[in-house]
Amino acid sequence: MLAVVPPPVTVRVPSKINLLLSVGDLRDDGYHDLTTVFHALSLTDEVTVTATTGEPGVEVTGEGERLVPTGDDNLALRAVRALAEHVGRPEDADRVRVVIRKGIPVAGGMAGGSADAAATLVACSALWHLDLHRDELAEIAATLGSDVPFALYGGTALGTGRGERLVPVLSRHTYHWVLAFDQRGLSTPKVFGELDRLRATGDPPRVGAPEALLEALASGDPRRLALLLGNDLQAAAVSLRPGLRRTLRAGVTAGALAGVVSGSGPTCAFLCSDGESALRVAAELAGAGVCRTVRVAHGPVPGARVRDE
Ligand SMILES: C[C@@](CO)(OP(=O)(O)O)[C@H](O)COP(=O)(O)OP(=O)(O)OC[C@H]1O[C@@H](n2ccc(N)nc2=O)[C@H](O)[C@@H]1O
Ligand SMILES: Nc1ncnc2c1ncn2[C@@H]1O[C@H](COP(=O)(O)OP(=O)(O)O)[C@@H](O)[C@H]1O
Repeated sequence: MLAVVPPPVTVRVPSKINLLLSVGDLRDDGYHDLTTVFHALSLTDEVTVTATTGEPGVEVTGEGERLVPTGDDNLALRAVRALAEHVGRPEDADRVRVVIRKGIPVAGGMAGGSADAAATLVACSALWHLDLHRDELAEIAATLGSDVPFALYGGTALGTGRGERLVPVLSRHTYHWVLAFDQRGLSTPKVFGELDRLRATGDPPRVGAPEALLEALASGDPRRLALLLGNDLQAAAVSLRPGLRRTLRAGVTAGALAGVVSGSGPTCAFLCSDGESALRVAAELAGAGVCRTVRVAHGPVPGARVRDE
């Protein structure tokens, strides 16, 4: 009798920006305590997992494909292994082929690698008929990276701890964004390290508590929200990549309500008053010569979901 081969599973997963990112002091374990408001955007990656008796491993196409490692350190492959071990079937990890179609810039501060890990957890869970609750997947996700749990849930959420402890935030309004990708990525640990250095030698500005921003989100008024976007890592990202100052200015000159560096950067996110304004800002920013690529996106959107074929 022929063995039944399960059909491939494709999962679409959002990128994130941090509407607010407050960074505490360096902890003994090398991490920083964060208070952050994550916001999932319609700029996505897609991950397909296939059961294989042939070559396991990962293949990457699309945005920044050559920058993504394809060995055991690929976050999607780490997710396959972590899930297989969690359910006591470690040998299954060697029978999966992963294909990643990237739309999220690599090392861009938009959690693309984390998104691929979250998507892979959801995809393998479906491929292996595991029927795990999303909260159980989130526990595995947190072992893979601080940003991975958020990519499972999406929406808008308040993150604390390393960023892995999440509480959903009600946000009914859809916000429109323009994203400016830089020529090269920035390393997350280097940017945190630069912030520690700046704090040891001076007093870079610190963003406040999230309450006012959460109220602005509840009001649904992008103009109110624009006044409250903030990121403690921005000074560090700009210190390592001074050209970002020009990019941030150019977005506002082009008509955005406000701009902020996303996470550890270097991607800059510009909030616009509506979808039409975002298209105008994107066109003007693309012509300003301050970044490699411009994209429009909206948020919030849901987390990693199996795509209906
Ligand atoms: C800065 C943020 C903001 O959302 O996003 P990105 O810019 O990476 O997208 C995240 O905290 C990144 O999360 P993630 O990319 O999953 O980081 P991890 O793999 O957990 O950690 C990578 C390294 O970043 C530093 N790190 C990360 C998280 C944290 N709360 N404190 C830290 O100091 C540590 O040096 C750690 O070794
Ligand atoms: N599937 C993946 N996609 C992107 N980057 C990955 C992946 N797996 C591992 N990485 C590594 O993770 C690093 C951080 O990538 P990414 O998550 O895109 O950025 P950020 O942490 O700035 O949001 C990359 O430089 C790359 O070496």
